[in-house]
Amino acid sequence: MKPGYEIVWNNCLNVIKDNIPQISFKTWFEPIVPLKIESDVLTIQVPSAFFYEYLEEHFIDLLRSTIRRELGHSAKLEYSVVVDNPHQKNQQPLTQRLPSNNRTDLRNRPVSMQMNSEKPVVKNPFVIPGIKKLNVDPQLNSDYTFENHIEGECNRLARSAGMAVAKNPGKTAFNPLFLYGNSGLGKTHLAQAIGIDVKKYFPEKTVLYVNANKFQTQFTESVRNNTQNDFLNFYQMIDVLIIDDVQEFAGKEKTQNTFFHIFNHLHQMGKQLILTADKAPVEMKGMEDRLLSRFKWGLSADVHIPDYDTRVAILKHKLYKDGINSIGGDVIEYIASNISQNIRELEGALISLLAQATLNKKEITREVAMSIVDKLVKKTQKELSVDYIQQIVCDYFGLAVDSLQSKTRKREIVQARQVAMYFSKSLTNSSLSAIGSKIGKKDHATVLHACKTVNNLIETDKDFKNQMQEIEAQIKM
Ligand SMILES: Nc1ncnc2c1ncn2[C@@H]1O[C@H](COP(=O)(O)OP(=O)(O)OP(=O)(O)O)[C@@H](O)[C@H]1O
Repeated sequence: MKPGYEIVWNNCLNVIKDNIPQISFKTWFEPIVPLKIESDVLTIQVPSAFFYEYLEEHFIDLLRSTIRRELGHSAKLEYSVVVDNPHQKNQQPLTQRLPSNNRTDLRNRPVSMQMNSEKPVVKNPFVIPGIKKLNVDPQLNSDYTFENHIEGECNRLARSAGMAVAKNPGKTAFNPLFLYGNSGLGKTHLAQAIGIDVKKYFPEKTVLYVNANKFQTQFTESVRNNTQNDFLNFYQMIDVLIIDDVQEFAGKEKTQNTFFHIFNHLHQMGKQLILTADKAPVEMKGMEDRLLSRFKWGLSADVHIPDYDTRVAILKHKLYKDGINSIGGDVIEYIASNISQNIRELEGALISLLAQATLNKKEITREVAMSIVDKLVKKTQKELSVDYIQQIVCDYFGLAVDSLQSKTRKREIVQARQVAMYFSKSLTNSSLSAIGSKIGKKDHATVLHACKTVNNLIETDKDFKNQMQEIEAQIKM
């Protein structure tokens, strides 16, 4: 008696596993389900038409030899391709069988086997009519070009790698290109500039920018609507995929798993991936190791805070672009020297200034700039968190942050706790009870007492006052 199809397929897998990289095996062979053997025809189920094409293109020789080894020289292979039936929600996916005259005859296989009839429909989760490849809207902001992106020491590597990628997507060593850095420093702008240039140089390429949150929502919806195949198929046909803020995937295992497959697929097909995050891969938390290791395959380039000259150049460029020439150099210098941490805030200050000046019909002088920028800078300070203050205070006194939570009455810890409470009250909007509950689980009266004690000490002890000034400067830095 001949062995059953499951045993045959398992034997094939054992051989295949030894002959291809583990990643390829997991990606391309683990999802296959053997269905039957009839008259020496082994039927295997694959998750998508693309999958089938990929197997045919890359693994047919290996498949041929292993299946022939198991079933003899008259062995044939047939695929059953899973397609979703869009009209029947919540039902098992249908399978589209290859017509019998297209069976892969392993003795005399045609050079390229086609699924001759229509391919399974690939739905576009962005709901763009006409799901053909060319119709995918890249979701790019036309302002985010390289021309509108000012080069500085802070972004030189990321920018030049981005330009290289745009000229040769998927063909450089920078795949994925992983751009990271703090908020408002231009990661999205840069990632989109690459997409815009790819479309300029290669209009036929499918480019897609998507924020990690949107990707996650689409994925969840596809699970709910039983259209995961469409979701996967859609993303697997993109030539340049830009995912912004990938740190948002942290802790979302299923989304990570799906993204992992999309990543592998695109990477193996020589497609370009561009990812942005607020941290370097080594510092990311809540992400699967296998995904993090892939993030490190290409180039990780950070963008950091721009220096003064770059900030001035950015402001001048914005004004030039908007056709405004009524702002003097002293005003630009004032903004650039006072807002240094975030380019979005730099732009925000400029916009507020222009708006106020127009509304109040005021000339934009250095004094007007000062009043607006000072408000913005103060607002930023108020957004400091209690946790951050505790960290700075503990660093200053050489204590572990945990020590503030302990019940100990040791003098240096009690004092550090009081200092942290004092600065939390004066530099954040948190209430006394919110501060107390965060710092050592104390009540509002304890916080009030701490503030009074610190105030008294500042007035009576010069050394203590100096220390407080140093700590405050560090918090505000
Ligand atoms: N080098 C630059 N030249 C000109 N404008 C810039 C530059 N870098 C950033 N910007 C502008 O600053 C603003 C914020 O940039 P962007 O949204 O790309 O930051 P981000 O790092 O992606 O922030 P987040 O992590 O918060 O999403 C945008 O309007 C962008 O055009």
